[in-house]
Formats: sequence, structure tokens, C-alpha cells
Amino acid sequence: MDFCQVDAEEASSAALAVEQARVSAMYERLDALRARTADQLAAAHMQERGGFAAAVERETRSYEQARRQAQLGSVEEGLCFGRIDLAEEDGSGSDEDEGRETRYVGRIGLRDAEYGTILVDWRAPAARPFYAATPGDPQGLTRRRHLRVRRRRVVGIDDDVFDPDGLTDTDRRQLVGEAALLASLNQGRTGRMGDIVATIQTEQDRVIRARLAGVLVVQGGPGTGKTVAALHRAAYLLYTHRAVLERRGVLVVGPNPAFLRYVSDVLPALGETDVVMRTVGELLPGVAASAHDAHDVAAVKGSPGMADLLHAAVDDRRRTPEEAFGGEDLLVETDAGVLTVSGALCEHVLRTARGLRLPHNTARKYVVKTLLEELAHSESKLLGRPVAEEDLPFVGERLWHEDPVREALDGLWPYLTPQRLLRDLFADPAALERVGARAGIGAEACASLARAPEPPWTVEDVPLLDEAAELLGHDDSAERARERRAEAERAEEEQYAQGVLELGGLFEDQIIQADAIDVSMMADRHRDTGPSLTTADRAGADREWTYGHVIVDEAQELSPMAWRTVMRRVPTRSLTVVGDVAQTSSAAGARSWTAALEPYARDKVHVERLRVNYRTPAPIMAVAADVLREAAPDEEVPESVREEGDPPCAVRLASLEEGLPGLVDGEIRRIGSGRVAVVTADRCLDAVAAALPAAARPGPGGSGSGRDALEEAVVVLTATEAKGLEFDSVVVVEPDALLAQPRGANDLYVAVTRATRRLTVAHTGELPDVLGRLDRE
Ligand SMILES: Nc1ncnc2c1ncn2[C@@H]1O[C@H](COP(=O)(O)OP(=O)(O)OP(=O)(O)O)[C@@H](O)[C@H]1O
Repeated sequence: MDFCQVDAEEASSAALAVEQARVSAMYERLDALRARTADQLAAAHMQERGGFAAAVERETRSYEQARRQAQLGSVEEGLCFGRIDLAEEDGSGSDEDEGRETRYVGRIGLRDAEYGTILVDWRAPAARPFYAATPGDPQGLTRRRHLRVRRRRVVGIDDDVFDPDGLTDTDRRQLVGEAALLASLNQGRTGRMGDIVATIQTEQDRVIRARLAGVLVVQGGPGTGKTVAALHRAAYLLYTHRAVLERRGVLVVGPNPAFLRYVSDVLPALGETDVVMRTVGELLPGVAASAHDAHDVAAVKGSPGMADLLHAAVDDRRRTPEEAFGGEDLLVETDAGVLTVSGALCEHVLRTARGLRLPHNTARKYVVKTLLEELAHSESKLLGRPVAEEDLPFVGERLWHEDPVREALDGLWPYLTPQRLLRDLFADPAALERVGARAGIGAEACASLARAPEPPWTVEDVPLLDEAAELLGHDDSAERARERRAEAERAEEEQYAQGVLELGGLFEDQIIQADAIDVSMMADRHRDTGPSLTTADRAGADREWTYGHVIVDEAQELSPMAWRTVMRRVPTRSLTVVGDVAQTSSAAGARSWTAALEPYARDKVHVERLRVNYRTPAPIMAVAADVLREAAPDEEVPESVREEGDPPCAVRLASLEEGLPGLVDGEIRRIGSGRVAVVTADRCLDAVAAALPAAARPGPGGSGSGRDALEEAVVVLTATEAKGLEFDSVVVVEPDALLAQPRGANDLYVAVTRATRRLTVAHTGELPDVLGRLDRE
């Protein structure tokens, strides 16, 4: 028998009835587990208050049960979506059906009351053949069945029947469950990305299940499922390596807040809520930057030389008495009179402090302590009252409380915050030029950084602030004293938490648990943060937190300085880097993965390519291919899954105000309940938004309705804002203005590849040659 796909219409009603019985049994089990978990959670909350012991026990149980409840709650739709029939018994969680060994695959693993597996979690090794089997390598399957279940009813079945004999090895392009896939791709967009567990394709499965260690680069053209595969990878890794990753957490870095909202439903739908999602502008706790610098300024701020510039800027703040106050020696007017430290001694102290190679604020402690003791000597001489060596620190401390003393020492080696360092630097063109010269950055580039001291931080500033934080360190003496006290308490708490876990009863459940509770995590969670603070909460609030794994999406946009910021958060270099160098639009973004990642992980980089486009139908991709030849001639155009689609067209408008509203209204009518995006150049944004007053804009100043702009029928976006998103219909306005932007061809490529169904190009001037293929209306 040849490999063939049998669609729902051909599935016999007998087969549907068999599957319905199985699926109904799974839902019954789910209901029973939900009821039991709800009871257990209620019981845990009702436990008597008590000392630490009772609190840890309550906390431990509640946390696990609340997580399980959320997990059980998230799997209602599509609980089970597949079945595999194995050629031979292999002994793993299996079931017999009509003489074959069968396994059902779904969103979670379930066991029946007798502990028999009735559903395998999609991330478990036993589910792998469901995604990985191809005609050339059926992975021991005789059949793969896709089940379409709506509101607990099995409404359709698609079968892939394997017979390895007589088939060539052309499986990469063989689609898994084509009917199910096409049905999912043809759905109207909602403004939120959904999960794809039921239709993950073989090449995506390789990405999702790649090993945790090392840097995995996922390169692929638009719509190849890079983002969705990366998010499923996060869920897979959390399932497979729960013990490590739950303690250290997973960070997902995305290009902008709208994108993070767009993808924010995927992981909760997969039962995972403990992931930190941030843009580069939000990586530093306490700063939330969303505005970008102009292209030329962004190019300078993102360049690797900025690390040297900041190093020089910190050093520039350390001054000899002559540089700081204009006199050779340090003179300080105190209550006792004028105290003195010789210039030579001050220089010696500064040189020694530099030689310590400690962060600036840490080394400052040495400078302050030493100079205070010198001032104490000077005071004793002045007053003619000798001081014993061991009393010097006390005298020094008294002097420290005098304002002129503190000001004098601050003048030589100030306490600096990252914010203060950068603000002062950007407001001082002479200092910029001075430190720029030391870092080998030209005067013109340095001058472009100058600005008035108070504007809000930009996304490009955040890696600089983070670098500064690293160079400065912070004065941690008070914290360290607190830590020493806490350490003793912690040992005691961990010992108790261990006892609680060993009491047992926590893991006996019919849900297959791949994870375990980490004792010290549980103690931490209770001890210093209270019940509701999860790993994700704590990680997100701590600049020095290091994650177990980091996923960077639209990674081509990261500048060398942004990479330094990301890499600091993952010293193990366990990363998934997702992007497309043909879509780079930011000034300091990557043109090659090798160049971007070489400084960090030379031989640990593994590249996977995704080559099939699931978003954009072939007629639109033909237009995109012409643009790609200008944007990045060496890159491949992904092949569209959907061959057929509405022909894309160009419409010449007399003016935006007159033509655009009618055109957009027509698109809304054509796509019914879907979403329309109007994408244009930065410089046309105001005019386009004015022509479409009812359309939404992302972020503050958006539609004002309180809803997410992406959920509105029409949204107006720049190409940068549209990155990573998709819409049923896309209207690209003034393509010549887009092309005129610094990386204009890349921007136009991003714009035309956002459409899932329809593409229209609206222009008031000439249509650029690169879009010559479009039908004219
Ligand atoms: N296996 C699949 N089953 C169903 N839908 C899929 C599958 N793979 C991808 N898709 C859908 O294709 C669309 C594009 O996916 P995604 O946004 O992840 O692509 P991308 O490669 O990140 O694109 P871009 O580079 O343009 O940001 C999404 O709607 C996604 O849900």
C-alpha cells in the first residue's frame, strides 16, 4: 500500500464512533481530575495557620495544585488531536486496538484510574513519531491519525498510512496532516497567535526538540513558523528539563510590546505561564523604553565600540584633586579646620583603586576608606591630638558625616548609578568627545549622542545602561550583612522543606509529572517573597538574574550591544536564536548570524533552517521574492504551503485622504471577521493615520477603546511595528517611501509578507519597479 492521506469524508462512521468513545473517556478523566484538584486546593487553603512548618507545607501543596489546576483548565479545546498506530509493540505506554498498538497524543498526559496511559503529552518521547514520521522514515508507524475534535465531539479524521517500501526519501517536503494544517491556516486571524500542537511539521519538530545546551539558530523566511516553533520549544524544554528550568526560568526576548502581546496566549494555552517575556527595552528592571533613536544614533549606540566608550566614561569620572578642584592637594574645610591630603598620595590611592579591577562603586569603598583615614591623620595633626591606628576608622566615619568631606571624596571618585553616568555623559559634548577618542569612536559619531539631560530612555539606551550597571556594580555592604543573616535562616528552612516533600503524597496523581519540586526553590518562594512570587516574577525583577534558557525572537534586530545585554543573562549560552537576516531593519542589526554570535559561542552554534511558508499564499510570495532579490539576494524565498490565493494588486490613489478609507473599507468587507493592517513608512505614518481616524494604533495613543490594537478590525503600523505579526489583509501604503528608508528593501519585504490572504499596495506616486509584477486596478 502506498502512503496516502484519507480525509474526514472518507472516514467511516464506525471509526468516528471508536474515536469518540476514546475521546469521551479522556474528557471524563479530565473532569474527574479537575474536581479532585479543586478539592485539594480548597483543602490546602483551609489548613490551619501555624508556624513556618505549616506555612511551607501549605505553600508547597497550594503551588503545585494551583499550577495543575491552570494546566487542566488550559486543555479543554483540542485535549486530544492525534493517534499513532505502531508496527510493533515497544513496551512504552500503549494500548491495544484492533490488534495494533496505539497511542493517543494530546496537550497533556493522562492515566485512567488503573494507571494505564490513555493520553500521551505531545512533548513526551512517546509522542515524537506523531510529528517526526515521514514516508521515508515512518518511525515504526503504520498509521498516523489526526483527530478534529470540537467541543468534545470528534468531527473529523485524517489518516496518513505509511508503507515505507517503494517510496523515495523526499519526506522533508511531505506535509504532516495536510488537511488539518490547511484548515488551521485558512482560519481568520484574531489578533493573537494560537498554538499549533496538532499540526507541528517535521522540520519544526526538530527545532522544538533540539537539545537544551548550546546556541540553536533558527533561520527561516517570513511565515515559516519560527516564532511559533520557538514558543513550543519553550514549552517542550520546560516539560523535559523542569527541574533546571523552573528554578532558573526561561526568558523570551521579542521585538516590541505589541509582538509580545500577540504571542502571549501561546504558552498559557500549552499550560506554561512561568516564562518571562521582555523586549530589549525592558531588560533592565525599572526601565521600560519603547521609543527608538534615529537610525544614525541607533547605529552608534548599538556598535561594539560603545562598551569601550562607557569604560572610558567611568574612568573619566575619577579625578585627581587638580582635575576635580584645580589645586594640587586635596583640601577640605571641616569643623576642625582645613584638612589636607597631598596630591601625590591621592594619585597613589586612585591608581591602586584602578588596579583592583573591581566595579567602580565597589572600588570606591577602598578609595573612601583610605582617604578618610588620611583626613583623620590630618585632623589629628591639626588638633595636635594623636589617634591610635585602630581608632582611625571611627574618626573617618565621623568625618564622613560632614558634607564638605563627602563632596570632596565624591569629586575624586563619585558614587555613580547607570542612569546618572549616561545622563551626565550625553549632556556633556566635551566629555563625549574625550571618551569617544579614547574608545576610537569618531567625533561626529560622538556628537550625535549629545542630547538634553532629561528625555526618556530609548530602547537603544537600555543595553548601554546595562553595560554601565556592570561596570559600576553597586554598594552592597548593607545587602551583604542582610544576606549573612538570611543564610543561617535559609539552611534551616531548606531542611524543613525537604522534610515536607518527603512526607509524600504530593506527586501521586494520574497526570504524568515530568517535573519535580526543587527544595531550595520552595524555601525561597516561601521565605523572602510570599506565596504569589514565582520564579518568573523574581527573575524579571532582578538585573543579575541568570536564566536557564533564553529565546530571542526577531534576533536579527539585536545590535552588538544588545547581544551583550542578553548574553549576560545566560552565561551557560543555552539559547534559541530565531530570525531572518533578510528582514533586518534596525541600524545596528545583524547581517549574518556568524558575525552576531561569534564573540559568544563560536563552536556551540547549531543552525536549523525552516523553508516552508505557512502564512503567505504563493501569489503574494512571488511579489515578495522580487523584493527579496533587492533586500538580500543570497537568501532563499520560502515555499508557500498554499498555492492558491487572491492575486495581489496595486491601486493608484489621487490622495490618501480620498482614496484610502474606501480601499480599506473594501478590504474589511472582503475578509469578514478577520484583521486588516495598513503598513507604511515612518514618514507617512501621521498622514495615513489621519486618513483613517477610526483605525487603531498600537501602544499609548492607540484606539482608545481599551482593547489591544491588534484585535481591532484595522490597525495602522510602520514596517518595524509590523515585524513578526500577521493579518488577513495587508494594505502597504506608499512603497516608494518605505524603500527610501535606510534599510528600505528589507522593510518592504517585511510589509508584503504580513498577509495571510490579501495584499494591496496603495500609492500616490509611481509604483516602484520592484513591484512591477502586481496587477493594477
Ligand atoms: N505547523 C503549523 N501548523 C499550523 N500553523 C502553523 C504551523 N507553522 C506555522 N504556522 C502558522 O504560520 C504563521 C506564521 O508563523 P510564525 O509567525 O511563527 O512565522 P515566522 O517564521 O516567525 O514569521 P516572521 O519571520 O514573518 O515573523 C502563524 O500563523 C503560525 O501559527
